[in-house]
Amino acid sequence: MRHRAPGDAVPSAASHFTSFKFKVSALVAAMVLIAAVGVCGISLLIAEAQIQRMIARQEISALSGAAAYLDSDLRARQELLRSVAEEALSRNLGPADVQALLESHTTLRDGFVNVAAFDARGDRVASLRNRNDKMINVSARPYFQETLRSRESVITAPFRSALSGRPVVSVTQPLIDARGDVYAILVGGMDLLRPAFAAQIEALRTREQGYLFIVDTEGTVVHHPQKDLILTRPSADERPAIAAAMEGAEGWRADILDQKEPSLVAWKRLRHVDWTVAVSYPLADAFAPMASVWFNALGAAGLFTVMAGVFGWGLVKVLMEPLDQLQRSVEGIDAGATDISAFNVDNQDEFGVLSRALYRLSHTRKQAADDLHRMATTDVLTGTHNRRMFDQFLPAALARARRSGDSVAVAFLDIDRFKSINDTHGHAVGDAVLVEFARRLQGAVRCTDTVARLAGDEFVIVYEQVRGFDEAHQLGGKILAAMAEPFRAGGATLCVTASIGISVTRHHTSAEAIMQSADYALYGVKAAGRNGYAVTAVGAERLAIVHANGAGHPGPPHAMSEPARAKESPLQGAG
Ligand SMILES: Nc1nc2c(ncn2[C@@H]2O[C@H](COP(=O)(O)OP(=O)(O)OP(=O)(O)O)[C@@H](O)[C@H]2O)c(=O)[nH]1
Repeated sequence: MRHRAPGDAVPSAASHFTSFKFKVSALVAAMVLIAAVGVCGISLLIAEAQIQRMIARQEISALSGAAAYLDSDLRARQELLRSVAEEALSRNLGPADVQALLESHTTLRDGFVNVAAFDARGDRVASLRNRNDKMINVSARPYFQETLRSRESVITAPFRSALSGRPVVSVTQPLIDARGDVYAILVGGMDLLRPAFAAQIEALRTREQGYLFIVDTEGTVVHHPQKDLILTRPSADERPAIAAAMEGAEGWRADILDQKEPSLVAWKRLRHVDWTVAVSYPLADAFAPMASVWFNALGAAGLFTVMAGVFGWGLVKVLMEPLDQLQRSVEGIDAGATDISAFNVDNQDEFGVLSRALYRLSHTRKQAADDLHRMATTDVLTGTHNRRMFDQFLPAALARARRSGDSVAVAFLDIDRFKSINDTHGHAVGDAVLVEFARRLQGAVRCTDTVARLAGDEFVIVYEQVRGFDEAHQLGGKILAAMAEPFRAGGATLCVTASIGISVTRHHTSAEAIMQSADYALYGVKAAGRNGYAVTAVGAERLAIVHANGAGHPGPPHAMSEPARAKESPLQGAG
């Protein structure tokens, strides 16, 4: 947390993006987003896995059908050749009759691209397609040897035909004579590139996307949409889909990168021949419908997030209202407001606790500030204002008078022969006299007038809204009357008198001018024998000095020298 320097301005309101409300709302929105995306994501991933399994099951079931079809198709072709062999046996034919036999079976042309016959030495003795086909010998071919040895029909591995030069798979059938000897072997070839064969296999597909292929257990490609792969044995790196199809009799995998495209590969081995029919299906196509589901789910998550953010903002705004209130109060106090009662709330929540703690803090702070202010502006001994306060107050009072057109009077007081009180009765008695003197002064003025002790035994009174000299005379008389009673201090009874110089303002009077004028009047009273007052105006040349009536006074040290009387003194005389 960054701490503000004491001089930093208090921001009026937190910026939207750094405010606590924004942070909480953003947090709520983020949590909703994470939750929504998390729930949607997990659900959709589970759904995708289930769809994947479903597609795989569908593919395997379709492949089972295709495998069964291919099995029966190959068996039918074997049956076709077997029926020819049975006819040859029943008619007791020999190698020389085979060409005619083949040509008499027109259905052979439907089942095979060509049917050739080879004698027991492997030499071609007949060919359905063209009896003048080149002479070849197949005695070294495994299928020939296998058929000769087993005396059974064999379906060969794919190989390149010596006759046509094209990739073929052949079905063999031994021709056995009445003695039980194999005198020839029929070899029916199926051209793997022949459009009819490819169309027949492609018809087994259940989906438009992806492709179907056939591979034998050795890894030799029997059928593939990419024709140049037929008869090849691609490596697992080159063709992972083909390698996957050789992993067992039946299965599926969804982690195959076929031609750089994530694909699902499913396969099923045939029963009758060592072939595996397989399908490769791009996952992107498989999950194409899921894309819109994802889009809708993420859109819904986004909508929920916005709604949560707005709702969170509103909720936090309501919940944070007490804190806003607190902030406004603190800002108000920072701007100078003194009413701290707004902090004293009844809420029992954390805001209430914080608010009341602030209330206590502000209260203590206010008391300390008040004490400091009082100490700075109050005379410690007498409790009246001090010189500092007076220096601030007088110019302000004069400014007010200037604005209102009223007059201000300043009375400058000095206790007569105070030094001798100190000297005679001690400092403590002198202090007590000062305190009592101040008390009587306060009692002799209106509450709107201001009494201050300037220093030692010097006091000053500021009277506002004075109507003229007559009133100034009344004020002076009131002070003298207030001091007429003897002072009781420290067991002594003293007659304390004071000399008072009162000056009344005229327009645009400065504080210095009126103080000089009052001081001048005071000096005049002192010079004229003390225990009296003189009234003058700023810039006036004459003093009206009035002495207190000495009757009833206890006598020295401040006994009046003559009865109170008004005496006009020329200013220069007073000086
Ligand atoms: N007890 C007491 N005496 C103080 C205090 N401050 C100043 N004094 C004394 O007050 C006396 C003021 O005397 P002055 O005003 O100069 O003279 P004065 O004796 O009053 O004579 P005049 O003013 O001419 O009548 C001095 O002796 C100061 O030491 C205070 O706080 N307490």
